[in-house]
Amino acid sequence: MIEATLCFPLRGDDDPTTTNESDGEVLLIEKRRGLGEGWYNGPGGKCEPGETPRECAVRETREEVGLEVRNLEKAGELTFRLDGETHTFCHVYRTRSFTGEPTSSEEAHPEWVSVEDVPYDQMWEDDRLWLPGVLEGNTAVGEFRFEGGEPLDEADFVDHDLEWGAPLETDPDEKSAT
Ligand SMILES: Nc1[nH]c(=O)nc2c1ncn2[C@H]1C[C@H](O)[C@@H](COP(=O)(O)OP(=O)(O)OP(=O)(O)O)O1
Repeated sequence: MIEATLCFPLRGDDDPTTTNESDGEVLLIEKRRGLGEGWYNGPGGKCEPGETPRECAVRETREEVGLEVRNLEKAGELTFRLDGETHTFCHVYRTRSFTGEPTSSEEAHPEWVSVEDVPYDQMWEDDRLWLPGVLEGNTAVGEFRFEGGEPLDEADFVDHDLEWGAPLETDPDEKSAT
């Protein structure tokens, strides 16, 4: 089982509860290699041994797009199952605190996109189910089931369970107020 992270930096429209048309933006990456290559997603990746998920999200965001993110808010816990077995457990974060300018790396090409205009047709099929709520400030706990064998990004998405609003624990090992 892989433990992984996704991080969604947000800017503009500080009040996600407003019903007015939003001018908020989210930083997505076009993934250049690895799982989900060619699709859009948040920066993120696999946790390294001894690393907390938050530390992983901060590191992956730095490595992939050169942004230094802080004050990550836990926004989701997603289980991706392949042929009946847990393939990846993914911790999802969002943040409005960061420094630096997003820059392309070998792994990712970053792009600010309007939260109203997220390219769900060029993303993992499950993203359209949980990402809109996460970008609105809600928390998502879900299980997404795929079938058809490895690799996960070529398997068929078959069904899911999704719960909203669950309180998500903060990282007990958190040291550096990231
Ligand atoms: N169904 C799914 N929906 C989604 O939105 N993201 C998914 C997903 N399944 C996996 N991911 C994400 C989580 C994590 O950020 C990433 C893991 O992909 P990889 O294993 O290719 O990691 P990386 O390309 O970052 O590799 P490393 O740099 O070696 O960690 O894919």
